[in-house]
Amino acid sequence: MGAPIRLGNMTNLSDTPTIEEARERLRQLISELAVVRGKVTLASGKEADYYVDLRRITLHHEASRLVGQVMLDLIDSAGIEFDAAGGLTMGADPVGHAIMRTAGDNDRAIDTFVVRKAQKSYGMGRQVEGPSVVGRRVVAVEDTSTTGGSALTAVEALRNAGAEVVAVAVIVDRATGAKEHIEEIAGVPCLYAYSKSDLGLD
Ligand SMILES: O=P(O)(O)OC[C@H]1O[C@H](OP(=O)(O)OP(=O)(O)O)[C@H](O)[C@@H]1O
Ligand SMILES: O=C(O)c1cc(=O)[nH]c(=O)[nH]1
Repeated sequence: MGAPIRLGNMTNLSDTPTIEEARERLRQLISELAVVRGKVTLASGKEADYYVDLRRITLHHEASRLVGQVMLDLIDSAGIEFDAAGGLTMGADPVGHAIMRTAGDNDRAIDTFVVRKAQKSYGMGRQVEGPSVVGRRVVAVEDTSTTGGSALTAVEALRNAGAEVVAVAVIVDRATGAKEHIEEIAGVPCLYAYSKSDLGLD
């Protein structure tokens, strides 16, 4: 795997590409850096013949900025107004952070939060860490979803913490029924930026 190839005029990290350029560049980077073909066991215990290791994207110096731009546009384009975005640690953590950073660059006060896998048993005893989510409109984000179980754990924890969950948003949908399952159980839209076919995984 060589150094990522740069698109046309995107020569400086501080450049803000158009949303079309950002979407295409991020799609390329995911395909190039995150898609791993071969037998793998997933979080659900299921077997699959490919894995999308999105931590290689959300923690990447260039891709992280694109994640913020693409995910913020995804949520905005669906007409969803929100105050904070985050999800179940750790895949969701840099996604929420990227959205917060891009929003801030555009003078928008969007917070992030981290949903622990279990409530902390000491200190503040919280499962949702960060600025208070009580009474606030929040988006539960994920890097990817297979069964939707992780996203639903985040939704439940957020509701228990007093948040109004307005949507779930994931970077890559694996076309395994997660979107439908999340929408049925959580009762909110589940948006995704890239499908399996966008990444040539059909
Ligand atoms: O839709 P699901 O079946 O829940 O699977 C998707 C989840 O699996 C991965 O996280 P993982 O559980 O591997 O944990 P990590 O984020 O701590 O690495 C990924 O980041 C999602 O959170
Ligand atoms: O279902 C999972 O555990 C899973 C699938 C995938 O493609 N990527 C990932 O990080 N987790």
